[in-house]
Amino acid sequence: MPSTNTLFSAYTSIAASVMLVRYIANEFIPPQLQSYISSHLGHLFSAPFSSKLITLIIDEFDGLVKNEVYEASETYLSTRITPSVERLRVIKAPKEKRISVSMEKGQELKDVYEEIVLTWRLIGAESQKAINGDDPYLPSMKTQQRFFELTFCKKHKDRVISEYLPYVLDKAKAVKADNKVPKLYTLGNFYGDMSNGVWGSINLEHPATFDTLAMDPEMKKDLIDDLERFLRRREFYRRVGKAWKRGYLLYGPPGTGKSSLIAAMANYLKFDVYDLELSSLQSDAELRRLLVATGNRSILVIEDIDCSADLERERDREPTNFGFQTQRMTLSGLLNFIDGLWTSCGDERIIVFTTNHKDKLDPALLRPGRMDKHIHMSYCTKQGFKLLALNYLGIDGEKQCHQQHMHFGEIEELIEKAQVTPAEVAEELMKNDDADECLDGVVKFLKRKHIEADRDDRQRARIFNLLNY
Ligand SMILES: Nc1ncnc2c1ncn2[C@@H]1O[C@H](COP(=O)(O)OP(=O)(O)OP(=O)(O)O)[C@@H](O)[C@H]1O
Ligand SMILES: [Mg+2]
Repeated sequence: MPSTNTLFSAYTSIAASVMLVRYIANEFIPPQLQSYISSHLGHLFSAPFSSKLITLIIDEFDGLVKNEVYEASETYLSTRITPSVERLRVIKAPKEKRISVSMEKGQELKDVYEEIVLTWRLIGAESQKAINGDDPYLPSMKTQQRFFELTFCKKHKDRVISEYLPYVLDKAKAVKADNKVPKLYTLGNFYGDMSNGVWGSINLEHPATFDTLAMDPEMKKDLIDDLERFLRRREFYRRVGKAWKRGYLLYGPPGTGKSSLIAAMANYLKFDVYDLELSSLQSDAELRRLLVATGNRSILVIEDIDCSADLERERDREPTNFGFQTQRMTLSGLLNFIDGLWTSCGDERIIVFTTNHKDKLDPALLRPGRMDKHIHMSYCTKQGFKLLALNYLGIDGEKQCHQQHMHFGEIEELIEKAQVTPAEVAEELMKNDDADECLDGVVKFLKRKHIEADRDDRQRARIFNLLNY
């Protein structure tokens, strides 16, 4: 039987050796390798490494609510898949554009953030849960619990929580925004029932983009810069205490691209569009309810605002059953919402009003500060025509054959004076498969318009003369 002394000295020498191994391991093995060894041989060597490592658990659900960090991690990691991952999940939701690839349970992935090495592991556990309370005699069902384990060196704990995880959230948001198909919300359910006063949505499949839109190039660039600045300025709006919203008034004759511009903005920003038909609203209360139900990163569109305003005045005159009006939609109500409730609830909101007659609008809508930008969509210009010819016929304005060159010359001479809309020109450009025939059609159309314009001018002059003499 060994003496107590012998046992004690054996223990101290083993303890000293363990400490030496721990010291060497901690000092000389890089954290990445430590994490690897720890994950594979953890049960043998857990003490030296795990004392330096920490694991965060990111559950899929917090009670019944989805954990945003879990969702973001899943999205983020799908962009970080390396060849070392052996099993992947492949998913495509009906409304998404792309196939998404994500980690399968039990798989592990390494990520490096600045100098911090992180190991992600997706764990799936099945648990047996009583359907009704904890009574073991009641029937139970299997539920899947999924969570991520995020392991890294303990000394980075604060940075991982305050920098890395917010970085993962931001990256995931960007990936989602990129994948997103904007939606078009209108009142009713798209099956003709417009009376139920709720938003119904379909995918916004309007093909308009800034590239296909004929408008003054400087104005276009200015608008894109304005939108970009708006997106970047979350902190700025917070700092100055302003609601993070932007308002645009688009005005111009029918067919000059106001609705197309809204679609181009939505496609560019990947924002949903809420198309609000004021004439179908019954009261301020309904307007309030609908505005509150709109989502963030969205564009609220109120088309033909001049007609809506007229309609309200009509309604103002209508007597009600009781001789006074209790539930009325007023323009002032609308304006108050824009300045008040709508702006204070939610983030990244854009509102767009359109009108064919800016001059008919209530001055309250035009006063400085109400709408941030007024954008004039004009008749088709020479440059606008070149863009349409490129889009519709594939003809580059700078490189045409002789005949096309002649047509272009004629068209450019006629187009601005003829006051035709891009919609009219687009229609001519779609009439024939043959590009030259189309251009010929545009020339004839512009000449016709000129003759009409001259006739109108002469008529106006005659009336003017009659009135003066
Ligand atoms: N500036 C433009 N650039 C390219 N295409 C245009 C432009 N304007 C109009 N179009 C074409 O004409 C069609 C009708 O245009 P759009 O509905 O955008 O005009 P609008 O200004 O909204 O008219 P309205 O005042 O009648 O609502 C578009 O689908 C598009 O094909
Ligand atoms: Mg329109």
